Amino acid sequence: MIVKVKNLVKRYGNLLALDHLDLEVREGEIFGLLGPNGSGKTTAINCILSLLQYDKGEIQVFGKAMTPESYDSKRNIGVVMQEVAVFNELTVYQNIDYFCGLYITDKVARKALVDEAIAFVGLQDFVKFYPKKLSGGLLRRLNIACGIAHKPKLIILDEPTVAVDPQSRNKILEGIVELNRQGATIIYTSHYMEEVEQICSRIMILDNGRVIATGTKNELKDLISLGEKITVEAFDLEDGIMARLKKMEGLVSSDYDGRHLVARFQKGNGNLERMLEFIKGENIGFGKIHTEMPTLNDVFLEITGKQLRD
Ligand SMILES: Nc1ncnc2c1ncn2[C@@H]1O[C@H](COP(=O)(O)OP(=O)(O)OP(=O)(O)O)[C@@H](O)[C@H]1O
Repeated sequence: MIVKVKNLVKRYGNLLALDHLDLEVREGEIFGLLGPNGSGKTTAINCILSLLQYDKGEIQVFGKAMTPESYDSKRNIGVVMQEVAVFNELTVYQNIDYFCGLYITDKVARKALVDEAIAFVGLQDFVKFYPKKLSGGLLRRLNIACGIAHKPKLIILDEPTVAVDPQSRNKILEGIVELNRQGATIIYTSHYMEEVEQICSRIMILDNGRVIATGTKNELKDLISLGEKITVEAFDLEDGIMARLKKMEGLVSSDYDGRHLVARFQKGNGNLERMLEFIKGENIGFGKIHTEMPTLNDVFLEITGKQLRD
């Protein structure tokens, strides 16, 4: 086990930020910590890194108790924090070289690693730029390069794509998958469920400092009773159709905006067949039809009664 957290309790005054959190990260996985703002993701990361004192619980990293003095373990951890933390007085190259130099003293080896990190985040054209001249997305990429250049075994990224343009976001997500392919274990926190679905092998959903559910995205979706959503493009449906649709077996809800008929079903077989039969029986002229499986937002909604999205 790369990280093991047992019964972690963290309070800020009267606020219970982590409520008996249990968490295990296995070697080689991209572990997603998903939760709305304020759910305790950053607090959990800071406790794991021993940056924050906690009230109760045990934390092990690489099989050893994690303390502020666990320098051997810390050497093998790369951290990319939510707030960009680079030196404005140093260029892109110098920043990455500085952070890498905290771990790698051999100059030749370090140069190779710094060059690799620059190529990895796609900052080759910006090596002589100062951070103030970089866009938000490029700055984030620099922040990531600084955290990973020394090739740590465990990489922790806390919301690395917040306020990032789509191009940089894709570059960052692809980069994380590649780092994992090269052997790093990743902990990735986000409140963007699509990102977590896209890259994480296992996901823990947090809310108010408590674990709501843990599993692969399919295991999480299996926890809820909701099945697929079927959208049918159909214009000017005649009155009465929606009322008859509501009687369909397995239907949870239905909507029509004059152009799209959206029907949500309970988990189970035969929903699409029944829908197609209904369309045929009602003689509905239709354009596109598509089905979507439940999202992690649906999982969050069904378990907590509220939306995961902001
Ligand atoms: N230093 C602090 N003092 C007091 N309360 C804090 C402190 N840091 C965090 N909190 C509170 O603890 C709770 C968890 O915050 P945390 O930052 O860990 O959540 P998060 O899931 O990382 O959210 P975000 O994505 O907004 O950072 C929140 O209610 C937050 O307001």
